[in-house]
Amino acid sequence: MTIAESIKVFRTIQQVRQWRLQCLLNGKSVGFVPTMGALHDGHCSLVNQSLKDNDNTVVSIFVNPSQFAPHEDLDSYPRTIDSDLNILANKFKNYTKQVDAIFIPKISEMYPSGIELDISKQRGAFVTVKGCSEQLEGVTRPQFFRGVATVVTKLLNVVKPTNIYFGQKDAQQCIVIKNLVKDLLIDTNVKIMPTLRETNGLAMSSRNEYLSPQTRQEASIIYKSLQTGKQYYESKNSVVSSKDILHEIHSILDSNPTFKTEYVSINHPETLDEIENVEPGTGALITLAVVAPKQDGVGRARLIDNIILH
Ligand SMILES: Nc1ncnc2c1ncn2[C@@H]1O[C@H](COP(=O)(O)OP(=O)(O)OP(=O)(O)O)[C@@H](O)[C@H]1O
Ligand SMILES: CC(C)(CO)[C@@H](O)C(=O)[O-]
Ligand code: BAL
Repeated sequence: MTIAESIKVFRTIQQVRQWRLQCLLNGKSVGFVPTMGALHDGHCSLVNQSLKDNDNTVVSIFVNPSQFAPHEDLDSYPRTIDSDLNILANKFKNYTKQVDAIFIPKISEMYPSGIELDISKQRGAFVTVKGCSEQLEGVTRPQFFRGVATVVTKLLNVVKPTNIYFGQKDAQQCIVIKNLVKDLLIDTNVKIMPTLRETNGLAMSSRNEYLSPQTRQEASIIYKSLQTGKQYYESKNSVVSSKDILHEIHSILDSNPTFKTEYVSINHPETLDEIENVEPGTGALITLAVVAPKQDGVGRARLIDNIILH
């Protein structure tokens, strides 16, 4: 299927491999943006950067089952494939380069031996690297980074991109992928792009679609709380205790009972170890996860965000 004259839609690994080989034979670089679809401007900023950096760009859309625990939102995760294809075909129409290919594999294509979602029963080829399970999101979602590392390894084996693009919004995912590429000696460059935000500061996310307009507006407190923590740290211009920064953050975050904090954590920016004090020069990564009621009244939406201290 072809959605625009120049954009190819691939469903099979073989199609992607043939296209990739042709790029190689033509001496063209390839940029790759892996996504789970429900595309928004955050995704488009990654695509935009790939178009600038590379001769060719491929985007994948695949809701990867192995990164969802059985109680998570795999079934309800937004799937908006027609609008995604439209965005990729039209958004970059007047740019000097366009998206060349979109890869939309079926689950059986990515998991030819089948897939068991219950982590305790999983056997076979799953990838774990440093950062997958020891800290933060890895503790709250033990299945998550193992699933991410596995599917990204598979995608890298298929696409073999010159450059691969991820968003800082998923800060720990970025660190896991960097460790993966380094430790498994994968020949690609990992590029991390800044978090795009809605006008009220809320980090753009496919899961924002779960929220009512009012909750989405009130969710501005998430980033506001992180900014408050950062401002407090910067105002001291010296070593600051994490406890004091957390106090500032919670004073904002806990002010609206609609949002329940799962965690706020201050960690070393590379090792992700929890730190008691933040030192200028080393800095820190502050990450948080909150849950808020979904618009449909059934279940809760989980939102994450982060800010870097220098
Ligand atoms: N606001 C954003 N700014 C920049 N990059 C983003 C943003 N949101 C997502 N991305 C990046 O886009 C890529 C694909 O992410 P994904 O398809 O899971 O979207 P998402 O909005 O993060 O969804 P979710 O709601 O599941 O967190 C990831 O590298 C992710 O970090
Ligand atoms: C990297 C990724 C596409 C793997 O499924 C996903 O975790 C995401 O969209 O952030
Ligand atoms: N961007 C992260 C995808 C997930 O939460 O599953």
